[in-house]
Amino acid sequence: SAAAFAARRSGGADGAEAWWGAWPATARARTDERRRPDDLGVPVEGRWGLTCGEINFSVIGQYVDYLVKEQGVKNIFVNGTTGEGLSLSISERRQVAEEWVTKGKDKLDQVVIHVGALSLKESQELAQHAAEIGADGIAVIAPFFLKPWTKDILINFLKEVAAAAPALPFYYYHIPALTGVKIRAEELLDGIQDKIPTFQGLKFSDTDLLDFGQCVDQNRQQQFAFLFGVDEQLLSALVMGATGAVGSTYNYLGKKTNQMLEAFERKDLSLALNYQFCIQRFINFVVKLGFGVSQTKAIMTLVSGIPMGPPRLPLQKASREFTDSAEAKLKSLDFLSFTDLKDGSLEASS
Ligand SMILES: CC(=O)N[C@@H]([C@@H](O)[C@H](O)[C@H](O)CO)[C@@H](O)CC(=O)C(=O)O
Repeated sequence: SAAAFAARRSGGADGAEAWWGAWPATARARTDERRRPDDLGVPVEGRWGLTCGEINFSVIGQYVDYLVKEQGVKNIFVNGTTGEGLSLSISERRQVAEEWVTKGKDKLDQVVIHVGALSLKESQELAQHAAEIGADGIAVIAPFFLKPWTKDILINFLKEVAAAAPALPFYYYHIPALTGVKIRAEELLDGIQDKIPTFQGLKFSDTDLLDFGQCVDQNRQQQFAFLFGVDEQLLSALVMGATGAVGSTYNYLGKKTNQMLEAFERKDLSLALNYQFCIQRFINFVVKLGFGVSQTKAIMTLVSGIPMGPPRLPLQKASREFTDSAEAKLKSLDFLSFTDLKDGSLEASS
C-alpha cells in the first residue's frame, strides 16, 4: 500500500492556482502469501522454506486509476509506512518506485518516494534512483537503530541523502512514535535550508500540534509544504496551516477527505467539522479493534476490490472479524454501499 496525499498548495506570488487533493501513503499491492509460482515466474518459497510474500506489481496501474477516479487522489507517497517500505529489500523498493512513476505518468500530479534507510549508503542509492526515474521528490525518516541524538547529527544525515539527488525536492518525514527519534520538528527546521538547499517541506506524522504549529509559525516566509500525517486530526492541522496531508486512510476515504478540504477552503468550518467527526468515528472504531498497516490493506482490498495481499512479517494479516466489523462500520457511516463492493473484496476477509 502507499500513503495517499491530501495536498493543498496555496497560490504563490505569481498567482498560481490553489489546488487540493488527497495524497495517500501508497499501498504496496501484494498478492497472497503463497503466490502461485506461475504469477511472475518466481516461487514464493524462499531458501529457508518460509513464505515472505512477494509484491504484485501487476496491480499498480489499476491502483493508480482507482485513486485518481474513485478517490480524487493524485499525489502518492511511495514506500513509506503504509507501503511497508522498510520491510522491503532495496531492489524491491527500486522496482516499486519505478512502477508508480511509470504507471502514474500523465495521471498523477506528484510521486514522492520515501528513501529513508538505516544505511546512509542505501538511502543515497535510493535517492539517486528516484532522481533517475523522474520522481517528483524524496522523503527521509530519521535512522532508527543507531539513532541521531541531536538535531545537528540528524541534519548531517539528511543532508548527505539529499545531496545524492540535488535536483529533487526533499521532505523530512517526522514519525517519532515509530523511529523513536524525538527531536522536535520545529528545532530541526530552524535554518534547515542553509544545510539542505533542496529542503521542500515536512511530512509530520505526530499528534504534537504545538510542535506542528510552531513549524508553520516560524517558517512563514519559506513557502515550505507542511504535510500532516494524522488523518483523524487533519482539520486541526489545517487550522494551524497544514498545506496538505499524507495518510493511510486517504486510500479509501480520499473522497470524503477531499470534501472536508473543500469545505475548509470555502471557510465552511461547521461542514468541515462534520466530515472530520465522521472520519473520526470510523478511525476511532477501528483503532479500538487494533488498527495498523495490515488492517489498512484489508480495508483497502474491501473498498477498492484491488487485492492488496497480506503484509510481510513481522506484521500479521488482519483477521476476518476485523474486516467484517470494519465493513459494517463503513456501511453504517455511509462510506460504503453494497454496490461499491468489488469482486476482489472477498480476499480481504478470507
Ligand atoms: C503511524 C501511521 O501509520 N500513520 C499513518 C496515518 O495515516 C494513520 O494510519 C492514520 O492517521 C490513522 O491513525 C500515516 O501517517 C503514515 C504514512 O503517511 C505513510 O504511510 O507513510
